[in-house]
Amino acid sequence: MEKIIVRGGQRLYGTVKVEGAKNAVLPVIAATLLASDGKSVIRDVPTLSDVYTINEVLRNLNAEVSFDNNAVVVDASRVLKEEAPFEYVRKMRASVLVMGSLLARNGRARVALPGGCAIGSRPIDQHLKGFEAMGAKVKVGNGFIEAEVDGRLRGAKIYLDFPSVGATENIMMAATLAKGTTIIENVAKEPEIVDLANFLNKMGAKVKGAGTGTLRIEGVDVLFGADHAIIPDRIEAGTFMVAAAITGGNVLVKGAVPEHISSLIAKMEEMGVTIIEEEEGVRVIGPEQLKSVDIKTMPHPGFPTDMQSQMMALLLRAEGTSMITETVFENRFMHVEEFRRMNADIKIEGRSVILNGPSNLQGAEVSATDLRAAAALILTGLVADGVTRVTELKHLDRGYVNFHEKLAALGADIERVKEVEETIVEFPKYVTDLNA
Ligand SMILES: CC(=O)N[C@H]1[C@@H](OP(=O)(O)OP(=O)(O)OC[C@H]2O[C@@H](n3ccc(=O)[nH]c3=O)[C@H](O)[C@@H]2O)O[C@H](CO)[C@@H](O)[C@@H]1O
Ligand SMILES: C=C(OP(=O)(O)O)C(=O)O
Repeated sequence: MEKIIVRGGQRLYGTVKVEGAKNAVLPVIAATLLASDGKSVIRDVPTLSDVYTINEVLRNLNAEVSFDNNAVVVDASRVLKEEAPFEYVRKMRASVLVMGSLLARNGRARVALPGGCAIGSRPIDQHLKGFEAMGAKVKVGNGFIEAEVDGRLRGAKIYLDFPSVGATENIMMAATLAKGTTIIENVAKEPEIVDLANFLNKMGAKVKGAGTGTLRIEGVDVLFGADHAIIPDRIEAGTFMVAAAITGGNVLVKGAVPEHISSLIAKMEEMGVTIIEEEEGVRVIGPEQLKSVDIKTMPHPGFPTDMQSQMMALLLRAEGTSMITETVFENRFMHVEEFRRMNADIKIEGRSVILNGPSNLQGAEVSATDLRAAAALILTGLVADGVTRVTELKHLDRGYVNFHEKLAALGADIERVKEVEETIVEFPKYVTDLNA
């Protein structure tokens, strides 16, 4: 089993560079399927397990995909297959993002139902509602969702009940090749939505309004491969900002875009952290004593749910009582029990968590319950007394490239090891007698 071992107590200093954003690259790679002519070149792609998974999904659909030197090249000009099997969707829910492109290109898509996961039930009803409004017939059965349209999808007016990131992306991709104009209201405004729209427009699509609450997409007849560099990962940036703040260090997070993380910057400043916008990124200087604050996760530009567990780690070290309310996912507090194993004074009350700080954190063996929890537990290990061992690193590898190496370069005492399982063999009594 692989573990990350952290010995707490080191302040972090130096510069760390953020990778391209996982949550931008996955929909962009799914969108390359829309190009029936020419290759797409996607640059600044992080070497994450999720990227390898989406590449496999595309290969399985008959696209030609290569991934070298942080560039993914996709040729989707061949006739595509239409099924994304469960083995991929189980590994990574974002596999459902190929549905909009396939439906638009092929008039048919069959994608395994994603099921729930550690952070909530995560239905995709809003994605399907959009496809149906554009004329698709959607059927769910035998663990699959099948969507089919007679001829071409048609432009439609769609209102999302919640500004879902995935639904906005999937419907936007489908609408690019529809006949007529699609208007989607109450859409997500995340920077990753803007990045996807920019890529689609480079492919020849006509998408307007990305970053606002309403998208207007004029359908075109054909899309072409395009060249695109992915935006920096605001969640990876935020995670290193917390690493600097929690250790009372001084770190330049190179590539962090302040406008993408304004809610995080505001909350960290309220906690007494010094944040300086520099030409190359954002510098974070941790104070001697952090102050408590309340946080509520919300769709962008509200506080991102993907930074909730890392901020929980930071608030464990703050003086006073803090409250974190999770409004985006109904079950994103699995890490609380793991923090308790590290002696955190923390309790769940409905959709909120109450923290009394500063907790006297102690190293322990803890298990990553999801991707951001993995990072948060490692951050906590940086300031805990003694040794913290974090397991279930498959979650971490979905979203962070060389996380422990980047922290070590900033001065953390951290290593990643492969430990051989210790098996306790009980010998029968006569064997012990023979050895006596
Ligand atoms: C690959 C990717 O980009 N993942 C991000 C994306 O996930 P994802 O796109 O899955 O997140 P959504 O914005 O769709 O989900 C937000 C909430 O809406 C609900 N919902 C969503 C769709 C739907 O059809 N019906 C429905 O009820 C979900 O269960 C959840 O409670 O946005 C989340 C919210 O910022 C982030 O935490 C994820 O990191
Ligand atoms: C929840 C996340 O990702 P996904 O939607 O891919 O599970 C995340 O990036 O924190």
